Amino acid sequence: MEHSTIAAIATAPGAGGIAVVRLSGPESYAVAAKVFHPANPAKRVEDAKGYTALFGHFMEGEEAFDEGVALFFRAPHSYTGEDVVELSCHGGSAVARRLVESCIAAGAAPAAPGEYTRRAFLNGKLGLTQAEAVMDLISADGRQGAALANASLNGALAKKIGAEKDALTALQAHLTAWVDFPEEDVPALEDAQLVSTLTAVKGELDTLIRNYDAGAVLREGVDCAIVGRPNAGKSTLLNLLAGFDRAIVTPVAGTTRDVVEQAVRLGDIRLNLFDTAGLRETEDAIEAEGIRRSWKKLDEAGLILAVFDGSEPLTREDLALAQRCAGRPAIALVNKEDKPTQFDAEIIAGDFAMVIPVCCQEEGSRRVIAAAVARLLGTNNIDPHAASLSGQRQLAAATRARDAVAGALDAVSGGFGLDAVSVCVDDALAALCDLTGENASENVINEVFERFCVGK
Ligand SMILES: Nc1nc2c(c(=O)[nH]1)N(C=O)[C@@H](CNc1ccc(C(=O)N[C@@H](CCC(=O)O)C(=O)O)cc1)CN2
Ligand SMILES: Nc1nc2c(ncn2[C@@H]2O[C@H](COP(=O)(O)OP(=O)(O)OP(=O)(O)O)[C@@H](O)[C@H]2O)c(=O)[nH]1
Ligand SMILES: [Mg+2]
Repeated sequence: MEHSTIAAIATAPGAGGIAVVRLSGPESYAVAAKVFHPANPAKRVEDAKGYTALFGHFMEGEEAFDEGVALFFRAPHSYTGEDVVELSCHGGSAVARRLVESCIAAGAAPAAPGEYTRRAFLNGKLGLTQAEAVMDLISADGRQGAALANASLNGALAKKIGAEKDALTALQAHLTAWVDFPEEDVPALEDAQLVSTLTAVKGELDTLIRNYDAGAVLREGVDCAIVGRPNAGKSTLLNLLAGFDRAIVTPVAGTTRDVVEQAVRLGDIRLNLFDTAGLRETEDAIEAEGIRRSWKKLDEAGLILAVFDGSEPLTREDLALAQRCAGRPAIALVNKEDKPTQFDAEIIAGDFAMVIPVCCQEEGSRRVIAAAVARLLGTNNIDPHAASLSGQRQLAAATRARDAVAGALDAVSGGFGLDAVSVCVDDALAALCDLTGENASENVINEVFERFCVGK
């Protein structure tokens, strides 16, 4: 249990209708009484019941500098599980900052990043995966990403991991009894039963791990490089996806020299688009530098849209590009579908996950491209209400658990004996406990809350 009382602005910085300063800790009511005077002289802050509000004035010493509302929560019925008072003042940073300063003068300590949610976790209000979901929810900018975070906040992941842990714990109890007391009358586990439990647990973990990348795309978006030879229609594609004239388009080959960035929302996914200089051999030093940057973007991107000019025969540059895309998350867009086709798409098909004819001058192609991107990145298969893993920490723990269960299965099929199986199941259980944050070390907890902002 923390003994300090903390204060911070809970709302986003900048101009806004209302700003909220939040107090949490045993002295919240005492601090609030100094900085907030109820307008009704019959009311006292110290007597306010939980889930009630009072109107009044915010004070610095004897000076009232704003009017506003105080909202009261009584431990343990609050976000943090401690006494909490929320002070709503007028928006804009100046008033809210002055209010925090008054709270600190009245005895509160400035809150560290994530400290409210850390206290909620330490007081048992939230599990570790739920605390992480709070962070994801705050930073989500799309409906689907926010839905995934909300499912985790509601405990979807914690519940799923709990169920797998229960299955392994039951198995382990049986294994331990059998290993420790072989002479007693513990019925030996049938291999078939052992294998079916382990296989089921492994299957659930495999699904979570398989969906990780798609979930990350929904939560965080993806960097997308638009590449291809000059005049293929890359900038036209950028403008189509952006919905406005972002980049210069001309019939001159070599129009785009520098990388042009634009974030767009395509269906459920935020794409950070990078339109690049057309790829070709050149003597021009400026263009050459642009092309070097094009290749670099291609190598770094989480998604590649390779644009080909379908109205012309395939060239050496096209082939070089296709080869560079092999094994990458890349879609070939064969552009200028409105003109007679000269392009032999068969030759590059093997290097791409998909080859799609489009006309980047036509709005209809946007939908076709959106569907292809969702299919390639797997976001169309994600159930936003289902359990999902978020962040490297969760992924690493789930992978360790899955590998340990796979090890247990190998031990069974290799006939290594039940104690070998038991060791693997122990490892799997430890990894699942790490994932949910039971027995989480100070380091792990610090790592999780470091990513938070002040006031959360
Ligand atoms: N004004 C305000 N709005 C907010 C928050 C907040 O801290 N303050 N939250 C901050 O992120 C989120 C909501 N989180 C909250 C979680 C629990 C409790 C709470 O009072 N829990 C009690 C009562 C539960 C019940 O009645 O069933 C409890 O846990 O005992 C409040 C807010 C979003 N909206
Ligand atoms: N007919 C037809 N013309 C297109 C289509 N898409 C683009 N164009 C034309 O192709 C030319 C080149 O388009 P851009 O978008 O500038 O091509 P780019 O790939 O960005 O070219 P660089 O910046 O030079 O590398 C322009 O004249 C476009 O109007 C299409 O689908 N059909
Ligand atoms: Mg261009």
